[in-house]
Amino acid sequence: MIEFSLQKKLHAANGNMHLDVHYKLREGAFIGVYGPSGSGKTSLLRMLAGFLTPDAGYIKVGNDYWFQHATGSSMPPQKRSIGFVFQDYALFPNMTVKENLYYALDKQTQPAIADELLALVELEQFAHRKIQTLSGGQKQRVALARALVRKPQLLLLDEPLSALDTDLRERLQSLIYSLHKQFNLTTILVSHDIGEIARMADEILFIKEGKIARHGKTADVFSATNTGNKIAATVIHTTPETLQILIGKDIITIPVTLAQGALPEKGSTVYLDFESLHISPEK
Ligand SMILES: Nc1ncnc2c1ncn2[C@@H]1O[C@H](COP(=O)(O)OP(=O)(O)OP(=O)(O)O)[C@@H](O)[C@H]1O
Repeated sequence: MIEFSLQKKLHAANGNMHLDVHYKLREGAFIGVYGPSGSGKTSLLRMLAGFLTPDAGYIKVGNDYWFQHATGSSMPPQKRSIGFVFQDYALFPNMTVKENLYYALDKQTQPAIADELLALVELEQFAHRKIQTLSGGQKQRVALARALVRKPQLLLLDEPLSALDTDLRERLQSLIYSLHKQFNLTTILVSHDIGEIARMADEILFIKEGKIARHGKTADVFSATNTGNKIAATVIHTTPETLQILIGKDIITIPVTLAQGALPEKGSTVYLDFESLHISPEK
């Protein structure tokens, strides 16, 4: 069980914002963190990792406290059992792929894990290539492998795929999900992409102005109660021609011409009215 209660005064664009979140996650959970820009998602991950000191609260992992304000104790980031991947890779560009992984090893870990991970992310043939010669997707696979060399308990992912194109994103989502299962990780993923979160997370934290506004299963967080002939859905993505919506865990793309009225915003709830729905068999 990982439990945290974290408070921190942050300096937002329009004045101070008090971040205050309390949550318990079971081991093996995949949590998706979603919320508007500036709501405190990255700050939350940085506090869990030990890069940002909370003003008050605690982080309890099993029986250990990684942070406890009351006793003044704070474990340094390198002692916390975490792996993290951020959008900008944070790899050493002049080192090779293998050197980046070896750098992250600690004394207790056998170097063989680095080779095993390179095989899992299908980068064995790139082991001796310099990071700067790799594509974005390849860099992110190195970052993932590096995050896992110490076999962390907690994997923190902050928008790891947002710089990649849709096709690559979907492939890396599958890779992340299978590594999460295989390594028995507890994973927290921050993403602006509701579809990405719906595909991978079992639980969602919806953060607004530093507080948990909603949490729970995907369908509960993203869809309000369905009433009568109406089914609630969440808008994931809009293009001039299509509207992508999420109903429960299903993502549906519909032509804009079928949606009446002004195009709803991404993240907003819409209702599909089935009162006049007529289903006819194909002729
Ligand atoms: N070390 C800090 N001290 C004080 N305020 C901070 C600190 N780091 C970030 N902030 C402020 O806290 C607010 C929340 O930032 P944060 O990066 O956590 O939001 P976010 O939800 O991850 O946003 P985005 O989705 O745009 O990445 C911002 O207004 C930011 O300027």
